[in-house]
Formats: sequence, C-alpha cells, structure tokens
Amino acid sequence: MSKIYLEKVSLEKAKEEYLKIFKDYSVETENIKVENSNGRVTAEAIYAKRFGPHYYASAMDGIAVKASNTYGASKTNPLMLKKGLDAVIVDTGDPIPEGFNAVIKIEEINDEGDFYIIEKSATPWQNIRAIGESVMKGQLMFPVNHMIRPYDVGSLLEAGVKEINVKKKPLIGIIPTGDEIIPPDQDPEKGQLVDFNSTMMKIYGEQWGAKVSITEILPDKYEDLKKKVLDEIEKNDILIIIAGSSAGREDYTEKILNEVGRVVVHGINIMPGKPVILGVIKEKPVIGIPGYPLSALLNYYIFVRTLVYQMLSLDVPETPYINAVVRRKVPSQVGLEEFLRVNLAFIDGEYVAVPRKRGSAAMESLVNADGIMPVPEKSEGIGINEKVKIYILNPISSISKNVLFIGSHDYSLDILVNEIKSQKLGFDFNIQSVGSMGGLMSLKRGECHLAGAHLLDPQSGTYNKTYVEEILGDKKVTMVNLIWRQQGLIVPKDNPLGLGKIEDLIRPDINFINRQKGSGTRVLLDYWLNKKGIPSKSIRGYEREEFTHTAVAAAVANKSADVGLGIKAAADAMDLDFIPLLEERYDFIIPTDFLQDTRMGKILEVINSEKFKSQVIALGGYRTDNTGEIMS
Ligand SMILES: Nc1nc2c(c(=O)[nH]1)N[C@H]1C(S)=C(S)[C@@H](COP(=O)(O)OP(=O)(O)OC[C@H]3O[C@@H](n4cnc5c(N)ncnc54)[C@H](O)[C@@H]3O)O[C@H]1N2
Ligand code: MOO
Repeated sequence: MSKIYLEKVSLEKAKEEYLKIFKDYSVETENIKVENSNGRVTAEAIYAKRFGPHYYASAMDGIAVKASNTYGASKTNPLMLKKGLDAVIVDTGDPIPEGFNAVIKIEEINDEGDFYIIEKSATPWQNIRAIGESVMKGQLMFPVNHMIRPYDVGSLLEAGVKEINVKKKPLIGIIPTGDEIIPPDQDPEKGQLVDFNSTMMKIYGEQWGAKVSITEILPDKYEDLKKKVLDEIEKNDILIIIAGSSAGREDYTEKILNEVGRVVVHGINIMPGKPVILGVIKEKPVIGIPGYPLSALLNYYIFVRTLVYQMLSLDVPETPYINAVVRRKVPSQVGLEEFLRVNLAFIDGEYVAVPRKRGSAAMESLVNADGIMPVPEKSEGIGINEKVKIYILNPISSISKNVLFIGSHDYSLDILVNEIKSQKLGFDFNIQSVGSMGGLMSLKRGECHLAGAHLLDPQSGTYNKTYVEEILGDKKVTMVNLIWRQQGLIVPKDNPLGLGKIEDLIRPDINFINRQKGSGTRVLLDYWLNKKGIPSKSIRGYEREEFTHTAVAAAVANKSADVGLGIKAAADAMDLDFIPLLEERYDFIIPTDFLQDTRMGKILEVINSEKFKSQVIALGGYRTDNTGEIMS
C-alpha cells in the first residue's frame, strides 16, 4: 500500500489499513510457573494432569460407614455401630477407608463408649467427594489464546499443572525525544519540560499485558535517533517514538521511517492526535506519537492497545461507555473527529455530558474529566438535547453519585472537595470553572447540580439575585452564601509600580491581564470602568483574558503582566502583593429540588462546620460570617 498523505485519512481507514499489516504477527512463547501466570495468554491447549480430588474424600467431619450396615435405623429403632469395625472417624478432606462408602455427619450421631448410635440410615456415597468432582484428569482445561484469571491459576494447580506455555508479553520500546525534554525526576529550567508521556504509556502498556521499556531521552539529532531506532527495533515488537511527528524543523521520525522502513499513514483526521505517523520497519509497527500528552495518549490507546491484544490473539475489550444527553450545541471541527473531555452528571433520571475545555496539552482537562465524547467529523456537530456515546473514565457507580458544580472558581471550593473526601461522604464534588455567568447558564440548561457566582448588580448593590432572576427565570433556586472575599489588584511583591486604584490601570507604563467575559471579576471591573467613565480600550492588556484567579496571578508572577484583578488568596499563593479594593459575596446557587438531596445536605453540613471555616479564614482575605446562610 502506498503512503497516505498528511490530514487525508479517517480514523477508521487508518486503523483498518495499519492494523491488518500485523494481523499475523505473533509473539514467541515461553514456559512459566503457573503461580506466575495470571493475566498471561495460553500458547497451547492445557489439559488436567490429575483428578481433583484424586481419591474419595470425606466432605464432612463425621464417621465413615458402610451404607448397607445402616439400613433400618430410625428414631424409634436406633442402630449401634461398633467403633473401628462398622464406623471410622473421619475429618473433612480425609480419604475414605477401604470398604466404606458413606459419611454421617458428627452432629447426627451419639457417641456411647465403644459405639456410635445413629437414628437415620445413610445412602451410599453421601457426604463423599467423588474422584474428579472438581477436575477430571485429561480434561481440556483451557484452549489456546485464553487469558489466565486468578481462579484459573487455582484450578491449574489443583489439576497438577505446574508450568504452562504462554505467549511472551509483547515488548514495547519507547523512545522519548526532544532537546527540551528531561527525565521526570529532574527540575526543569525555562525551556525544558519533563518527560511524563513515557511513564503514562508504560503503565498502560503493562495493564494491557505488554512489557514496556523506556530508553534514555534522545536529543533531536538525526543520526543518533536513526541508530537508536534500528537498535530498538531488534529488541522490541512495537516501537514508539514520542514527539517529532509534526512539521517542525527537527521532526525526524518520518524521514527515518522513509529511509529504513516505510510510512503507512502520516496524519489522521482526529483531534487530539492528528500528526501521528504509522510506520513499519522490519515488519514491526513503529509509531511516531505526537508530543502533546493528550495526543500521545489517544493515539497510543487507539493503536498500541489494539496491537498488543492482536499480537496476543485476544479480542480487544470494548471500551466502557454510557449514553448521555448534551444540553448545548457542540460544533464539529471541519475535517476532524474530535475527542472532547466531558464531565458527567446524573440529573433528572439521565446522564448529562458537559464538555471541558479543548487543547491537546492540558492534562487538567483529562484529569478532571469523567469521560471522552467523540464529535464525528462530518456531522453538523452535536445538537441540543442530542444523545451521544461517552467513553467513561471512572466507574459508573461513582459517576452516578457525583455532584457536579459549574461556576466561578474560588479557593474555598478546594477545601470543600478535600473535606468531602476526607470525611468519606460517599460522593465526589466535581468542579468546572467557567465563571459566574457560565455557571448560571449551565444551571439553566440542566447541566450541573449547583452553580457558584459572585455577580454584583451595580443598580441595587446586591449580589447574584438580579442575575439569577434574569438568567434562570422561573427555575426555583436558593442562594446559600459560601464566603465573602476581598477583590483587589494583584501586583508584584512590594508593588514596584506603586499601583493603588482602578484609575491606575490606564497608566501608559502598565500591562494589565484581564478575566474572561462572564466571570464575576470581569463584571466587577467593567462596572467600575463604566462608573468612572474609563474606556476599556485605554487599558493595555484589557483584551488578554485568563479563566481563573490563579492564572491571573501566574501571569503577574511570571512578569507577562504588571497587574490583574483578583482575590487575595491567589496573590498569596504566588507570593505577590495585594491591594484590596472591595469585599464581595460568593454564593452557591442551588436548584430548590437539589437542596433536598442528601448530598447537598452533607455539603451544607461541611461548609457550616468550624473546621471548614477555619481553613478558609487561614487562606487570607476571607470572611465566613454568613457562610451556610440562605441569602435573598
Ligand atoms: N506548523 C505546525 N505545527 C504544529 C502542527 C502542525 O500541523 N503544523 N501540529 C500541532 C499538533 S496538532 C501537535 S499534536 C504537535 C505534535 O508535535 P510533535 O509530535 O512534532 O512534538 P513536539 O513538537 O516535539 O512536541 C510537542 C509538545 O509536546 C511536548 N512533549 C514532547 N515529548 C514529551 C514527553 N515525552 N512528555 C511530555 N511532553 C512532551 C513538547 O515539549 C512540546 O511541548 O505539533 C503541533 N505543531
Ligand atoms: O493533533 Mo494535535 O494532537 O491536535 O494537538
């Protein structure tokens, strides 16, 4: 097959064309002790070597008898059996003495001197385990291509099988590359990043039944990389080259494959993961995996997982999924099948999927997700209330119980999350930080259990109420105060530019960093600018938006901005200075139905506790006098 060019191949076609090349590739076999065989795959049929049990064994504690000697025994006609002659004492598992053919349980006999008295006759072979009851000598225990489970190991040992021939674990070699990449146990300087892709891949590979080795990190040098690839292909069944898959100056993977092997596919219509290179050297799969972690993982999961199972002649297990409804329009990317990370919430009898932010580099979007939602390339996107398939990342038993919070970010939420876990309340509190307005919109769409907002109404000077009424209409909700907190200017230590008030933001020497539209902090800033008659375009950096207080503080800490508006806890966390401007109210917005839910009851108990409040106060810039109170 000739090479398929970048960005032309659908995932289905790439899978079909590439995987079929290796359909007859099989790994070698090895002989291993049965004790170590869990998870391994049989290389030949396995037959039992002995009977289990291999002798007639007592199934009970009692006496062995000859059934014919017991006939006629009854309550009115008890029979006496002479010890040692008519009856022999046996324990469970003991062999049945020669000539005996039944066991009477100890609790059914009376012991009287030289005799046992019985009041019921025994039937032949009662309470005796037959030879081969558990396993028959010579019987087929497992066919070839069977994956050994823990109880299979027990059964094999019982059947006298001590060693078996299994398929060798497919060997995966991983070559991390890049001048900027350093080992994960080192601390990166500017321009350096630690290699964490390799370790994720190793863990997954081992879960699937492969043996994975990671080479030293290779710099972007063509000859070195080529030599390494040629070495490693001899030692492994599957070779992975991380990064250098796209069009960059130092992306050598494709060139090497063309020189010493061949490229089957370069570029698939998926996101993340588009620039993957699927190649072959010496009839073995060599995959150039994109460096961005989510791209790397997705390609590895799609191709390497399948290859491992295929090489072991196993069916590829289906990835667990559920059907969920999407309550907003999700546009598709032109010419790309997108795999979006989503949160899941069980609301009003169905699962609701809520997309998290895009981007192939943000591990956060995966770490905090419950599932992966494919958005097919050719569709119009996903329509409102459409049912879609979601591949789940967590057990459904926990997804069904979790509480999904969407709204503005606050540090007290982290304390809440931790308290819910440490008090083992039986559910997780999952957070999507999208700003105050975003939270209310999600609540309106029925995407979350509760929202969080700090929206000042300039006219009335109240918080949240007018916004809730306007956005949520007649949806019944209750506002419960979480905290009061200080908003102000986040500036470098010792405030070198001497900033003190909102008017300072228009100074020509100042670079500002803003929050996204719809965030409570942005609403506050715009309100102040409006009140003071300051045009937003007079502020340098007004257009540059971040999504959290922490991101604003990080921009100031890293000197990409001189000042931002945010909360004191964010400034403290980055060792910055803070100039307080206003104290604001942050409330939970809870649908009145959910207020009755036992989980919400437990959440309110936590926030009402002294333990929670004292941790919040310790953050600095917080007040908890109204925490847990219903607000109007
Ligand atoms: N001009 C273009 N640039 C890029 C394109 C494109 O089409 N045209 N595609 C983008 C996409 S999409 C992806 S995905 C990446 C793929 O990048 P490469 O495979 O070439 O890898 P690098 O550029 O070397 O690295 C990308 C990124 O990943 C980090 N990285 C690399 N290795 C590791 C590792 N082992 N552990 C953790 N992180 C790693 C690396 O430092 C970079 O930040 O290309 C886009 N560019
Ligand atoms: O394909 Mo890249 O993986 O979109 O980031």
